[in-house]
Amino acid sequence: MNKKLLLLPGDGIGPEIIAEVRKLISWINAHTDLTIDTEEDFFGGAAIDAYGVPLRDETLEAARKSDAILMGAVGGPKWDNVDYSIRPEAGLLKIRKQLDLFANLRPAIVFDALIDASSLKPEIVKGLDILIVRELTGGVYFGEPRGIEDLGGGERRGVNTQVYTTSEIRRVGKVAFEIARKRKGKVTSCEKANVMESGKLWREEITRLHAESYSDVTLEHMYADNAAMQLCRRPSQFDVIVTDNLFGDILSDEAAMLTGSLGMLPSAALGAPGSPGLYEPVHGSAPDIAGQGIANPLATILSFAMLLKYSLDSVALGEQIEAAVQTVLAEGLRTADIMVEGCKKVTTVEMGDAVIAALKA
Ligand SMILES: NC(=O)c1ccc[n+]([C@@H]2O[C@H](COP(=O)([O-])OP(=O)(O)OC[C@H]3O[C@@H](n4cnc5c(N)ncnc54)[C@H](O)[C@@H]3O)[C@@H](O)[C@H]2O)c1
Ligand SMILES: CC(C)[C@H](C(=O)O)[C@@H](O)C(=O)O
Ligand SMILES: [Mg+2]
Repeated sequence: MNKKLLLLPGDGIGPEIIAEVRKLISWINAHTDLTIDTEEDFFGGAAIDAYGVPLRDETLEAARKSDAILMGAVGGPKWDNVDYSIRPEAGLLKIRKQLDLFANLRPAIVFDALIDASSLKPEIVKGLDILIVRELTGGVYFGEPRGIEDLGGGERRGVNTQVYTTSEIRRVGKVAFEIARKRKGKVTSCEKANVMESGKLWREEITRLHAESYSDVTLEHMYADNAAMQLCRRPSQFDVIVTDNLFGDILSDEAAMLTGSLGMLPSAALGAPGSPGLYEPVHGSAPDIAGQGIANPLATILSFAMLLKYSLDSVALGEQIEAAVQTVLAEGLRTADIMVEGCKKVTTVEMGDAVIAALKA
């Protein structure tokens, strides 16, 4: 079976962590029936430097022709002062929007071996397995009007608009309910219906969808600020969380820390069936550690495992990689971000090599 994968390493630690996945691809091509043909391009700040824009039309076209896309991360101080419309992050928002990747799955799983790396007490996070379903192509990230207006006399006004429609809410709600059916059967829908009309609509539409088609799933509504608190207080009360673009961004970074490190959290951005999925670690380009060879590649490796499962029809292979990650953690190998006493500190490359070795074993 031949599949096409577009690699977009991006900026900062992006190229370092994608290099570890390239090794896995070579292993797969040499040892399994699956052949992954890769194409690669600049993206984000690297594309601004090379082409003057964060995402070229040619890259978008290559993405459309692929079975899946794997991204490292974009952004960094070098491009912090360019116009919003051509910032590295604008390239990421554009590819999500253009491919209509409206459902962002961000699982937060606490591996037993990493329980001491979490900033919460072991008894609170042990066995934790939650999934945040973040709406990814609407809300305040894309609402109009937006911009910075000059009001004169030294006064300016920054404007962003939170907008959601019935169909945008329902399609991501469906994804959350369908997944919950295959998990523990519970969906917590988070918004701020107490202060925002878009939140009120969100709650009403999710409630209606639930009553129409998913009454076998338990539905709970929770204000997003309370959800942020409950994630630290008693995260095990959650199964699937469905929420908007901005709250999902924030809650998923928070959930990452339950697992020990942002360097552990993978994600999948999915659209209509048959369209290519975009897979990326939840973390950013980590400019503070870029170029030092110490970044944790596991979020990216786990994103690649999701990619195999959801976009390349290779569930068993994806699970094999997830098992290999568990093995290296159980062996006590740790990059700096998840290092605890008594474990062996390894570099990005050593961690990638260990995952390959665990696959071979
Ligand atoms: N999907 C993306 O491409 C994405 C996501 C978030 C942020 N960003 C961008 O990245 C840049 C930096 O943002 P930030 O500093 O707020 O967030 P960040 O996620 O890059 O870093 C936050 C902290 O986590 C650490 N960290 C992140 N990933 C790690 C890994 N794999 N291993 C070890 N430590 C890791 C960093 O060293 C840093 O201390 C910004 O330009 C931002 O816009 C991009
Ligand atoms: C880089 C940025 C545009 C992005 C977001 O806000 O969606 C990031 O924080 C993420 O979580 O993927
Ligand atoms: Mg984020």
